[in-house]
Amino acid sequence: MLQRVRSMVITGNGTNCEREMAHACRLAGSEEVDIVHISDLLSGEKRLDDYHFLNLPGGFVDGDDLGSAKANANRLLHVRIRGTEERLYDSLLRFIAEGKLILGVCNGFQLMVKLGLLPGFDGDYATQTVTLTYNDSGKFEDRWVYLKPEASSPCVFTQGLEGVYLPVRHGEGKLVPRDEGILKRLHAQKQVVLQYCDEAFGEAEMTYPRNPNGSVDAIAGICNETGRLFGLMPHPEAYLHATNHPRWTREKLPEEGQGLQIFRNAVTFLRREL
Ligand SMILES: NC(=O)CC[C@H](N)C(=O)O
Repeated sequence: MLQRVRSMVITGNGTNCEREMAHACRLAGSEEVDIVHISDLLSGEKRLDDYHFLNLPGGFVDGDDLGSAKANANRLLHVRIRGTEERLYDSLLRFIAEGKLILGVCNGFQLMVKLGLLPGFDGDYATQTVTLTYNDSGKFEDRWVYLKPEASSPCVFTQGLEGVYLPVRHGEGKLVPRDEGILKRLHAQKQVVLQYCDEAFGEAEMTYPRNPNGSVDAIAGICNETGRLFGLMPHPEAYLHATNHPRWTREKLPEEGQGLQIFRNAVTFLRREL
């Protein structure tokens, strides 16, 4: 039983959702929450090993140059932590091996996919098998969408979650698996955690505008096989309170926003399992 759940939110080089994500971790009950600049990780000033819950927020890291999160993936893969032979990627692998949790939102999801952390079949976190690329609409999509969770998914973060309404804000959110086999496996292993859907949270919606980016099979979020790594394009940290909702003055809404449950599930799980 973990007494103090320590969460890290990585920022820097164009990340812009770190404060909301840190706030979500605090509201979810994490006792220690630090926003850490990636340069402080690369200098060895801060260590991933000292934390249990890693949050990779949204934003425009490196100005989306070379494709969203691509340059940052290379930074994690190739830059050595000062004074050591280790790369940030190596400390990530250790973090995963210890059963800790990683949540990537939007730009953070793009990073996880481009590193190969997701979907991470057979515990292979080094091979990229899906990508997130330019929206079919050819433009940045900034609006709220309906999402349907897969009830039987092993995803730690979405346990007990029913239909959710969250905002997307991205130019490169179209999920494309490398081939048909990868897509089949994602579905078979229930790693497709969230799909864009209709307002009644009934059926997954393949077509625009409900599928805002043209994602294959309307996929909005995926997890790894253990369910401890999760990435999604919509922003759960942007709906923590009723007043975040676009129609809060007109609709009667619960005080708590639907995004908070995702963070609470993570903190509760860590407290129980680590
Ligand atoms: N909100 C975000 O994290 C956006 C991610 C990325 N910059 C994109 O446009 O796709």
